[in-house]
Amino acid sequence: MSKYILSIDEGTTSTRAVIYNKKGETIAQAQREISMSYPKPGWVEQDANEIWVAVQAVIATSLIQSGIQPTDIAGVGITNQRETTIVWDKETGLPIHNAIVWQSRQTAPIAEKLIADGHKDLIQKKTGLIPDAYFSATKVRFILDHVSGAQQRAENGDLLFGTIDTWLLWKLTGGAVHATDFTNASRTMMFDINNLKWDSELLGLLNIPLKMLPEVRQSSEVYGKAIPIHFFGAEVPIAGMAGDQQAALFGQLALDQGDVKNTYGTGSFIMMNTGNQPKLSNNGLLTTIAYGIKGEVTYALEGSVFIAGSAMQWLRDGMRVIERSPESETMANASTNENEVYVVPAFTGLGAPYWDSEARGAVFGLTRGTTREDFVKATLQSLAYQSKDVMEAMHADTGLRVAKLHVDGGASLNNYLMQFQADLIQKPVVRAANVETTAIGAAYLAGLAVGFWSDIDELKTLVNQPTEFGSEMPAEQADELYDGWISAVEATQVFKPNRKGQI
Ligand SMILES: Nc1ncnc2c1ncn2[C@@H]1O[C@H](COP(=O)(O)OP(=O)(O)O)[C@@H](O)[C@H]1O
Ligand SMILES: O=P(O)(O)OC[C@H](O)CO
Repeated sequence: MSKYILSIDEGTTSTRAVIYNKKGETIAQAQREISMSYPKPGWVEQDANEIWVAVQAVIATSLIQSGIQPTDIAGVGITNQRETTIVWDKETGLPIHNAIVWQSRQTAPIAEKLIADGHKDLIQKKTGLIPDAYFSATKVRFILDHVSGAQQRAENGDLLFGTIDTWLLWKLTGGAVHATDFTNASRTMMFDINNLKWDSELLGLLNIPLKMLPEVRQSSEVYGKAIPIHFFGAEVPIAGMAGDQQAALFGQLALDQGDVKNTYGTGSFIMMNTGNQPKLSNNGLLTTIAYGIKGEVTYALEGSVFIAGSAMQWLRDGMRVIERSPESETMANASTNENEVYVVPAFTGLGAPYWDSEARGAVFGLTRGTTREDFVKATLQSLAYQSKDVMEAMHADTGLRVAKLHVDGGASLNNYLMQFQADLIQKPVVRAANVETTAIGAAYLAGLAVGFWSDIDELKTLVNQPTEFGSEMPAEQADELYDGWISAVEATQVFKPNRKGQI
C-alpha cells in the first residue's frame, strides 16, 4: 500500500507541493514563486508554461528532499487559483496566449456589454455569478479575439480551454485527459450550476465553441494517471481537484449546511456551505459549487474581499510602518486608542457585498493623538470588518447566523486579528492547527478517491486540536464599532477621486 498523498497547490503568487502521510501530517513541501506580467494597467497575465515547469519542479523537490519514492504516492490532488484562463493547441500542447489571471480587468468591456445587453439576471440564475471580468468566460472570448485565426481553430476542435486544474491534469497525463471538476467549472460563467452542464445559451452569447471545453467531473475521483515521464517513473493516479477556496472549505471539514470558513490570505474568501440546493444571493454574494463527491453536489455562498493580508503588505512596502506582516500584531496590541480610527482599504474598489469598483481607500477618525500603532491596528481591524460585511450578507440571504467561524490562511496566524474578529461577530473563531487547509483539502479529496482514507469520519480523526478565540467584547460595543465601520464605508463610496487629475 502506498504511503502518501501529494497535493499540488497552484496559487496566484506561488506553487506548492505538499506530501501528507496517513495521519494527515505534512511530511515534505516545496514552493516556487510564479511571475506575473502586467502588459497594461489593470491587466494581469502569467506564463502557463512557467506554471507547468514550476509544478514539475516542486513535485521533484518535495520528493527528493523527503527521499520519498514516487511509487509510494497513492494519489495526487490538485487545487488551484480559480478562473485563470488558458487556451492551448491540442496537437502541440502550447498555449496560444498568456494565461489571463483572475484579477485581470482586461475583459471588463466584454462583461459590461453582457450587462448592458440585459443578460445579468440570466447569467446569475444559471451560473450563480454576477457578470464580471473575474470569471473565465470573458477571458476565453478575449483570447479568441486577440489571436489571429483562433476562433476558427477553436471551432475546428484544434484548441482547448482550461482553468489551471485542467491544464495541469492535461499536462500530467500527457494530453490524455481534458477535464475539470464542478468547483472550477462553476467559476467560468459558462456552467449551469443547476443542471450541472455547460450552457449552450451562455456559450452562444460569447460565441465560445463547446468543443474546446473540458469534461466536468466530480471533485474526488480518479481522472487519469500521471505518465511516468512527468512523475519520475511512476504512474500515479490524479484523484482530487477543486478550486483553492473550495478546497479550503473541504480541508476545514466544513461539510454541514451553515458551516462557514474564512481564508485570510492576500484577499479574504468567506464561504458558507448551503447544502444540496443552490441559493442565489440578493446581497452581492456569489453562488458556487463547494464540492461534488460520491454523486452529490454541495453548494456554497461566497464573498470575496479583495484586500486582506495585502493591506499588511501595504503597511510594510507603501506606508513603511512595519517591517514584517506579523509585526502588526504587536503594534495593534500596543495601541491605546478606543478603536476610533477606521481604515477602509478599498485600494482596487470594494468587493462583496458592495461591488464598487470606483471606490478608493480612506482613513477616518484621525486626531492629533493618533499614533502609528493606532493606524496599524485600524488597518488590521479592516480585515475583520470586511469579513463581517460578508457574513451579514450571508445572514440576509439565508437567515443563518454564523455559529462558529473556521479560519485559515497566512493572516489567520495573527492572534489580535482573530480575537477582534470573534469580538466583532460575537461568535467563536476557530483556527485550524494547520492553516494551510487548501492543500490538505485537495489531499483529502484525492485520498478519499483512492481509498487511502476510507471516509469523512476517518478524516475527522486526523484533525489536530484547533485554537479557539471566544468573544470577549460586550455586544453593544461590538455593534457600535461596526456602525462606525458602516459609516466609514459609506463615506468612502461618496468620495470619487478625480481620475483625470490622477489623485
Ligand atoms: N501574522 C500576520 N498578521 C497579518 N497578516 C499576515 C501575517 N502573516 C501573513 N500575513 C499576510 O497574509 C498574506 C499571506 O497569506 P497566504 O495564506 O500565504 O496568502 P496567499 O495564499 O493569498 O498567497 C500576506 O498578504 C501577508 O501580508
Ligand atoms: O491563489 P489565491 O489564494 O490568491 O486564490 C485566488 C482565488 O481562487 C481567486 O478566485
